[in-house]
This record gives sequence, structure tokens and C-alpha cells, in this order.
Amino acid sequence: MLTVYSDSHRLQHGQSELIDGTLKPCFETPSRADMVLAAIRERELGDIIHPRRHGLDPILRVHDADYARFLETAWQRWSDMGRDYDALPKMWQVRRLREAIPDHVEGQLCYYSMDCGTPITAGTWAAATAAADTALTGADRLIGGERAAFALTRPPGHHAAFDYCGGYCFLNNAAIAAQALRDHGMRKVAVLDVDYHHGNGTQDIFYRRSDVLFLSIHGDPRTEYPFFLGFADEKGEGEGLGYNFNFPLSAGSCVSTWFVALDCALDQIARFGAEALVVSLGVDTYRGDPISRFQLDSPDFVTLGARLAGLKLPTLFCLEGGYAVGPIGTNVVNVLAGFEARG
Ligand SMILES: NCCCNCCCCCS
Ligand SMILES: [Zn+2]
Repeated sequence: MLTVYSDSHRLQHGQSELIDGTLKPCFETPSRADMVLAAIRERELGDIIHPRRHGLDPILRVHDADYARFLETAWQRWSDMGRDYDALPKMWQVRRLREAIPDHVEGQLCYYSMDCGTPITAGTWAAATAAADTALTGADRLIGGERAAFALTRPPGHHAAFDYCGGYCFLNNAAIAAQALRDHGMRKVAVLDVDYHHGNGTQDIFYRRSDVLFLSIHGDPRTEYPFFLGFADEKGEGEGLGYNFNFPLSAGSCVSTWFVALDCALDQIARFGAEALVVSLGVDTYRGDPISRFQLDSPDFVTLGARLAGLKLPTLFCLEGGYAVGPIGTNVVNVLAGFEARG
């Protein structure tokens, strides 16, 4: 399987995140991508290519232009205040506060952020746009007739919505790629999010649409991040009603329960008649993940890949989460190898 990779991911290297009430070193680190790339090479999965630049247009097909401009300018405006450290918000626009967009960068940081774990740094915009190009280059290959491709995307994207960042995500790589597949003639595209955390951003982007089916299997938002989206009763709105499927599972759920949910999701994708599949491939469902609470073990990721291959669809994998850095390479390549082996 072809891998698309850019070393520009290294430009996103946050120092700390506010997690569980305390400031800790970021879990979303460059070493994650290094380990995946090493495993791709070691397991001789296939060619590794650099992304082609696609510019802003494909990004603006799913993201708000003012939000994109904020991401592009935030660091310069933040550092112009004499701040040489990561930019993190200090409050949120919660219920009954004005939904006005502040002029000042500090206020905009609060307006456009979902959490306090997604630091904007000097290299964030360059890294995030390179990740989008990585996903788009993978999509280009599917459009060109390839059966599958792996976009080694970092920073991840599935928590990034139309107009806000969060969960270590700034631009929604999988959504940008799904839209590109649509724009290049694929009439129906499915996005399946197998990350531990609900893909709130991808849901947000496609919630009112029937041409892109969104499905997510994740830790129950009653107890798990992102808490405020990802419930089973969220089925889409307007045109999109019936084209959004959430499979929340209790923290600690066993592996067989997880695979039952996967089979339900695959059945819906087949019913939908998808012409292509984009997989938001988070492997923080791994039993040893430091911030997640499912039980998949490394061999289970081979099974996951094989099940996905059973759909016999052109498939683009976009890396999302996975914070057990030691095994991340094994777990990601197990999915891709399992997919390839199923043929
Ligand atoms: N107690 C866990 C807090 C989680 N904080 C953000 C998680 C982002 C996951 C990205 S895949
Ligand atoms: Zn996650």
C-alpha cells in the first residue's frame, strides 16, 4: 500500500496541554509519526511519497474562511504580544455569552478552540496544511484508480470542525479528502471513524448532507471526550437525516463488543452504496493507550484491516489518534497489512 508522508508534521510540536485539570507535556508528539514511518519501512508496506501542494481551495470546501485565516495568522499575532510560548485559550464562549467574534487574537483563540489541549505554535499552520495536502494526495491516488492509500497525517484532523479546532486537530484531513473525492466525481463517500474519541469535527462538517455518510465507533461521550457530541441519537439533520451513525460504547468495553459495532457500521456503509471509503484511523482504541479506555490488542488491528477490506471499496486511511507511542507503528501497520492481505 502506498503511504503519503510529509516531514512538515515536525513543525507541530506543542509543549503542553491542559488535561484532567493539570498542565502536562503534549501527548500528540512528532515521535508518533516517526514510529509509524519506521514501521511502514520495516514491514515494507509499499512506496512512500511526499504530498503535492493543493492550496487553500480544498480546505475551504469544508472549513470556514475566517477560521482558516485565524489559524494562519494566530501565531504571528500571539508572538507580536511578546509571547514566545504556545498559544492556548483561557476561556470559552459558553451558553448565553455573545457569539461575537472578538477582534483580538486572545479572544479569537477562545472563540475558535474547543479545548485547552490544542496549542497553536509557530509551525502549526504549515504542519496542518501539509497534513491536508497529505490526505489530498492520497485522495488523488484513489481518484487515479488506486485501491488504497495511507495518509500519514499529523496533526490529526477528526476533531476539527467547520470553524473550530480541538483534540490536537486544526484542519480535518479526512473531511477535506472526502470532499475532494466528491469533487472529483465520486457520488457517495463514507467516512468511518475508528478512533477512540468521537469524530465530532467530521460529524459537524457533513451532518446536513446525504452524499457523505459519517459513522463513528467511540467511547461513550457520557464519560469520554469530547463529551458534548457522539450520542447514538445524532442521526443527521435536514438532507443529512439518516446519514450519520454513532456507536458509543462504554469505557472498558470488550473487543468483541467493539467488533459487533464495526460490523454494524460496515453494513450501513454497504447499504449506503458508497463508492469510496475514508477511514479516520485512530489506534487509541489500543488497550495500552494512556488517555483511552478500550481493549483492542495489536492482533485485533489486523482483524480490523481485513474487515474493512471486505467492503471492496477504494479506501483512504488518514492517521488520527494513538498515544501509546511504542506500539503505534505496529498497530497502524497491522491495520494496513490486514487490509492488504484480505486482497
Ligand atoms: N482524559 C482524557 C482527555 C482527552 N483530551 C483530548 C483527547 C484528544 C484525542 C484526540 S484523538
Ligand atoms: Zn482519539
